[in-house]
Amino acid sequence: MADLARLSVKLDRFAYPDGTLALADIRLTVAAGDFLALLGANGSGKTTLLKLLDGLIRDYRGSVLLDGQDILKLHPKEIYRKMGLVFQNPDDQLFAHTVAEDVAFGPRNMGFDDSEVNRRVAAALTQVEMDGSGHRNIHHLSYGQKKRVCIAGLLAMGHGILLLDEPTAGLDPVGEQRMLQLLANLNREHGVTIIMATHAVDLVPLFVQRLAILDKGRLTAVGTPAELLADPAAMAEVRLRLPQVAELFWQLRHEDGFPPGPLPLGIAEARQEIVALHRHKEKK
Ligand SMILES: Nc1ncnc2c1ncn2[C@@H]1O[C@H](COP(=O)(O)OP(=O)(O)OP(=O)(O)O)[C@@H](O)[C@H]1O
Repeated sequence: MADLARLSVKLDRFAYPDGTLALADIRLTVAAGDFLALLGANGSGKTTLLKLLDGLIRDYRGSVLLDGQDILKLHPKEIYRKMGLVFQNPDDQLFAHTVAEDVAFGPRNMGFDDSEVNRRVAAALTQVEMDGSGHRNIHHLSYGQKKRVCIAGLLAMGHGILLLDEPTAGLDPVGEQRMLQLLANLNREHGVTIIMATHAVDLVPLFVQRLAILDKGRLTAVGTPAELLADPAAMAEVRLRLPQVAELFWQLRHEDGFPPGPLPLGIAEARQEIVALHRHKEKK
């Protein structure tokens, strides 16, 4: 069978120049089409891991393979043709005057002619739901719009892999949901492989396929949301909490006599179970 791994990490250790050990013993494989969330408390190493995956950190012990090739041996241009990192703060990434100029920067640098650049800019802005905003001044955009322009800039280069550092940070509650829906659509409909660092523990299980949990620089678990978000004590050990709906059902099942079963991770599932129980009682 063909190896579909796009990224494969075998990292023994990485310490910053001041000696801070940021990552150790990381074994992680990301397949084509994955949507993976890196969850972990502050300082657990999420941003460092994203930088390492993107080739921005190079002096580590171990290897990162991109499509089977060691990224340390690839020219930065070869990395950036396939993969891009969206920083947490869009102001660290955007630099042009208008939206269209910013999104055009990547494809223009890749040598496409004007009509192809314009086509890519328009398509990328549509993908991030910013159609018709090309003429707008970057400085006049909201924080959420700026984040979407950053993503468009990478999509316009045709990246198959997006790395995102806390894409929902600084967004309002509706904006958080909209951002994750947008990423889920890019993943499902356009086949973009996504790895994102996040603290959005209530929303993440509704959108992502896999979670990787980091604690103090170590990868403690990789699995589906249903596999990992079932045990409050295990989550507390890595300084995380369950999604609130799951926490509520854990208490109902363990303390209030609700029937055993998997923990619902979202409102829709929880509602279904409560309605079913209610109907069952009414019938009796
Ligand atoms: N440039 C640096 N020099 C020294 N130590 C650093 C540097 N950048 C990060 N660190 C340390 O590396 C560890 C991992 O930090 P990192 O930013 O990767 O964590 P994180 O999980 O992304 O945190 P957060 O959720 O707060 O963004 C922390 O102990 C942090 O203090």
